[in-house]
Amino acid sequence: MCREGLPQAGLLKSSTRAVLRALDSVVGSVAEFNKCAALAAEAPRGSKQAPESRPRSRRDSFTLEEVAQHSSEGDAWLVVKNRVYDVTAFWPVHPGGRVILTYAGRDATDVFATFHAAASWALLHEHRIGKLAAEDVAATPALLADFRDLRARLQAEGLFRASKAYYAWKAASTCALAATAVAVLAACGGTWAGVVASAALLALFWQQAGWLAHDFLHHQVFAARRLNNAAGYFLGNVCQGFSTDWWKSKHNTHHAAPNELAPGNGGAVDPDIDTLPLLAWSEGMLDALASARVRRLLRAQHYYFVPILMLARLAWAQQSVEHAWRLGKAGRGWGELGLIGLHYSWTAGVAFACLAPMQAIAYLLLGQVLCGLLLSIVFVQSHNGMEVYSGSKDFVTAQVVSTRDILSTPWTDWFTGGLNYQVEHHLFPTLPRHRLGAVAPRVAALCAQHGLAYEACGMAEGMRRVLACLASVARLA
Ligand code: HEM
Repeated sequence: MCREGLPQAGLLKSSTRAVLRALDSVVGSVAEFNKCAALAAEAPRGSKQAPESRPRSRRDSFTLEEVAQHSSEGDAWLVVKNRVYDVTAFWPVHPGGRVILTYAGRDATDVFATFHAAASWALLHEHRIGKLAAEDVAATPALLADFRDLRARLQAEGLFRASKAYYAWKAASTCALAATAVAVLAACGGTWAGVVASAALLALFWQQAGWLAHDFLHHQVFAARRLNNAAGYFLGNVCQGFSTDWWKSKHNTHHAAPNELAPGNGGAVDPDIDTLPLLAWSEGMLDALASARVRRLLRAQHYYFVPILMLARLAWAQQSVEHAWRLGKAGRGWGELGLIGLHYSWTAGVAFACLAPMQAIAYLLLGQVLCGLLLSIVFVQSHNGMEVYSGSKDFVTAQVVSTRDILSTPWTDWFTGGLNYQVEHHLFPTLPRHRLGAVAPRVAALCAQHGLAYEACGMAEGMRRVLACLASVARLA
């Protein structure tokens, strides 16, 4: 994890910087992201802050109960490593966005360690207002202490360093899928069998490119976060057609609060279960519903669930374009939209060059539908049907109770892009994909030691459990 700022060869460094500068000017949102990070980084140690951003309370120590009173946008405190921070003035310029508020009023030690580069730890002191009370420090749950110990051991063993050869192979084999899809289309002479085979290959390419973008955007691959982000923009926007900025804010919030509902019928904190009025994942979600018509609809949710998955990719594509458009309108640059435009240009270009217009449209739609299925079959098994909760749980418990592993085989490892090790991925999102299998027995042992149920099953069983959950909530509706 402590990989930022490692010495690099000067030539490589300056040419890399030139490429990134060029990319930054194209992608406005990357520049915005870096500007925020730089703003925070530039504040000298102990510098005077503007009055409105100066911590409003400076006392020696605070209890967790007191910290919990400061859990809103207008008054947000949190704890990291036994120190208390007031982030009320900081969160609007936080480079990671609003996700910081998911831990307002709580101990954010582990979620902070999960998301940040080593350099970001040095920025914390600007917001410090005191220490955590000694009785709360002494009461740190043994589960968290053992988890932190495990993280430190994985770091010491070098497991957070990625094999560049592995990722080069993944990138090459993923590109080969796209090349095969195009070759099949060009060779099929417009036969429907060829169109269907090529659309399936295209869908697989999008799916695998999606998993790769996911790895880069969790900073699993390079030490320099800007390089990971650059690869993410290429794989996410150009190859896959999704907005990276849209995906990051949604996905990082999901990681911070998997399967979490706001207390008191406040809706879903985790955007991945924000599926009402179409799907409800728990009785708690039903409680939030006033409409009898929606309840009637939900009684059939386990029947229309799979057909809905086919439309998933189209919905994400639409949300991405909308998000990128909003970024542009807000003055954050049109780069994201431009990169998505490149995606539609190359996909449409291939289809219309090889096929008659109606066939080309059918080909592109089929690719979208198949890819929606291929992506969502993996997503839904990772968390759906697992515990949906409201109110704060400690970081490790929240991740484990809401997450399911799919048993590893060469096929599931490849098909799911390593996300079959979902529990391990959620506990250590920056751990490279090819290390997850080695870490899984140690995570299972930690869970067993602390009486946490660690769920793992085959893909068919995973799907059965998702449908069983939907059916049981449908009965309650
Ligand atoms: C005072 C507390 C905090 C400070 C000073 C801070 C600072 C930063 C900085 C400088 C970055 C950009 C550099 C980097 O990626 O490390 C960042 C990114 C981020 N932060 Fe924070 N942060 C704080 C708290 C939090 C909390 C509590 C969460 C989650 C609940 C969070 C989630 C994130 C995320 C998701 C990113 C984006 C990482 C990415 O691009 O992959 N931060 N933060």
